[in-house]
Amino acid sequence: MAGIVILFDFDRTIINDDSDRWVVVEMGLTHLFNQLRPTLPWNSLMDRMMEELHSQGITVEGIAECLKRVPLHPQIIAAIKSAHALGCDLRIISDANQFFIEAILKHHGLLGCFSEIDTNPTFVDGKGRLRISPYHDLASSPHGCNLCPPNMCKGLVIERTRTSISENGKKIMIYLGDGGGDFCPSLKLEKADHVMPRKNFPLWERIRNNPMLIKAGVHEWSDGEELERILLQLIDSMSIEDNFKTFTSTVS
Ligand SMILES: Cc1ncc(C[n+]2csc(CCOP(=O)(O)O)c2C)c(N)n1
Ligand SMILES: [Mg+2]
Repeated sequence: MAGIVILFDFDRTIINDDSDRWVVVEMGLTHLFNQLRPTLPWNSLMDRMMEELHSQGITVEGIAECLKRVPLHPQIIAAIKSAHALGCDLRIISDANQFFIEAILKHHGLLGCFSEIDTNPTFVDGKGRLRISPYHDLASSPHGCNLCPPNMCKGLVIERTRTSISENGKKIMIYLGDGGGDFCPSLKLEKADHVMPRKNFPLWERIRNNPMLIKAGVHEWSDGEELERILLQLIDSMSIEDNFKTFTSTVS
């Protein structure tokens, strides 16, 4: 299905955990994290946590090993592989970070299924320390959206994605997410698009309280089984519609 673009949030959508939290807890940094939380913006705080791990002699490979232990629901793996095999364009828009996301996806053989990952960028410096920066430069280009955290407006990412993908014809978007940061991009979806909010999570609550603001079709899901079933049904119904259009345009 060349015309379908599927945009996944990462934490509590693709994985059932929060990747930042996972590393902080597993690496025994909870106390330091809580102590510094009121003093630093989120990305700086995570960058500081990586400095702490580096000073303890923990390498980036050690951090990757920790991330490999994050469980991934088998039906979510299946859903991603099926959607990719059906020719959909899969992307991630996440307020986690590039290194954590790539380490987890690589471990499960899923990284190649995604054409793009928009998230907070990372690099390994000359000393072998993992550095994490905000997606939007807070000082030089504030995004000005009051729905989103300062480091990332996912709505802006959706708008950019829409512009770049529409060059080769009309595309339909399916957006899957759970968090408050997924509300702004949901507002940017159009009538032909679909949003899949995770039931009883903040995005679902916000949509339920403001249904008139959402133009896209809304389809809730709770767990990996439901995500797979609903997503594949949506893709299936769109390909039937697409075949019908091709059929009617050929016979008319
Ligand atoms: C004020 C403030 N509080 C917390 C955060 C961090 N944060 C928010 S949601 C989330 C999960 C990200 O993954 P996903 O988008 O994949 O669900 C994270 C790490 C922030 N940037 N600003
Ligand atoms: Mg999330």
